[in-house]
Formats: sequence, structure tokens, C-alpha cells
Amino acid sequence: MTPIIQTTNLKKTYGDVTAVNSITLSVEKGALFGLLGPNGSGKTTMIKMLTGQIRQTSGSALVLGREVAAEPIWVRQQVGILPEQETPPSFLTALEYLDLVGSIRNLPDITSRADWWFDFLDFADKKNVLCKDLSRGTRQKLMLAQAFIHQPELAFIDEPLINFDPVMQRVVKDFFVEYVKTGNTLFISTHILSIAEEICSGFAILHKGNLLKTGSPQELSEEGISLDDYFLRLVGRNKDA
Ligand SMILES: Nc1ncnc2c1ncn2[C@@H]1O[C@H](COP(=O)(O)OP(=O)(O)OP(=O)(O)O)[C@@H](O)[C@H]1O
Repeated sequence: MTPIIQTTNLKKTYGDVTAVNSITLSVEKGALFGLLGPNGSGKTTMIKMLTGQIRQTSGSALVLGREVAAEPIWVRQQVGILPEQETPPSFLTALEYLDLVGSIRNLPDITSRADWWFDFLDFADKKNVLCKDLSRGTRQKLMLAQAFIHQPELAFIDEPLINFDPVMQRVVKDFFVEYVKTGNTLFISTHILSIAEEICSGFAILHKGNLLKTGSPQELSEEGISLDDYFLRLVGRNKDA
């Protein structure tokens, strides 16, 4: 099967810092893939390279069969992106923001798409509120809606659940699981190992820019190991020493 994401010796340095060190990784279509790693391990840098937001120092990244560095705009048009810690523009209402994203993405039926998301994530009462006056969780709902509003076949989601209450976390996790059932692919970066254990079909563990392991929660559970223990064994404090 052709991978939907394929990196080969992908590397990014910022001055003396090697944020991502020669990573070769492939993700199959239909995966709910978790990129795991402690703070500063290179997860966000990977997502930025895979979505054409920054250019790699060396190596290659193919997304949907195209070299991202050569066609960053094309890649960004196809995929959905939920960046870490970004907020919608303060001066637009929630609805205006989705309208804007809809017009950039050339979606004719943006009003009905936006209404679906307002209902689904239970924030229809906030659609005419300026983004600056939305709570952090509601801003996160809006960012999630913009990432999926064009129903991308591939979405990159950086720390998706961090601002959500337990009810909304359940709703979003269930949405992700359903989303990949129709052949779409999700690439999720998270610190929260229980999310990966519960919903991911495969994972990669990064540490200090290096790819330590790839695997699946199912394989671990067959070996009787929890992802939490496995992760701590690989990247725990003893390993740092
Ligand atoms: N623009 C930048 N300039 C310099 N160094 C950077 C820049 N962006 C990231 N780094 C460094 O690259 C490394 C990887 O950072 P990155 O944000 O990719 O990690 P992360 O795994 O997403 O971390 P976290 O889980 O804390 O968000 C870190 O050492 C970070 O300080």
C-alpha cells in the first residue's frame, strides 16, 4: 500500500539545535497515527514541515504523494491543520472566521458546514461572538472546525484535546475514530498517552529529535505492556541521564 505520508532522513536544525534528526517514517492511508514525545522532542517541528509551514534542513517529506517543500501551497490546500496554541483572529466572530476559511478553501456551502460544526461541538450560541471573547475551549472548538470544514482526506492535529473538558474530549475522540473509518487519515501529536492508547492505530515516539520507536497500541497490549510504561521506559528520566 502507498503511504500517505513518507519522510526520508527528514531533518530540521535551528542554529545549533537539532529539532528533528533524520527521521524516516511512513503513515498509511486510513491510519489514526499518534506522534508522541516529551516537551521539545520535535513533534510540532515535524508537523510544520509536513504541512509546508517550514522547510526542512535536509531529507524529504512526501504528503499525498507530493514533495512538500516543492509544493507547500498545494499540500496546505488539501490537508486540514490544527496548529498547537493558535487562536482565531480576535476581531472576527466565530462565524466570520469560518466564512473566511470557507472562502479561502472555495467552499460553496460554508453556512451549512459551519452550522454543522456549531451544533456538533455545541457552541451555536457563540457563533456571533468575537473570537477575543470566546473561552479557550470554545476557541479550540473553532480551530477544530476550521481544520475539518473542507473534510480533508488527511489532517494534522497538534495537541487536539488539551483545552477540552471530559465530555468534549469524548466527543472529539469519537469523531476522530469515525473520521478514519471512511479512509481518511489523521496525524495527531500529543503528550497525552491515554489518547494514543485509546484511539490510535499506530504511533511513533520521538525523543530529542530522534525517532525511538514505531508501533501500535494493539501490539503493546498483546505483549501486556501499557503505552504509559513503554513510553516511560524509553524516554523516562533514567534514559535522560
Ligand atoms: N523557531 C525555533 N527556533 C529555535 N528553536 C526552535 C524553534 N522551534 C522549535 N525549536 C526547538 O526545537 C526543539 C523541538 O521543538 P518542538 O516545538 O518541535 O517540540 P515539541 O515536541 O512540539 O514540544 P512541546 O511538546 O513542548 O510542544 C526544541 O528544542 C525547541 O526549543
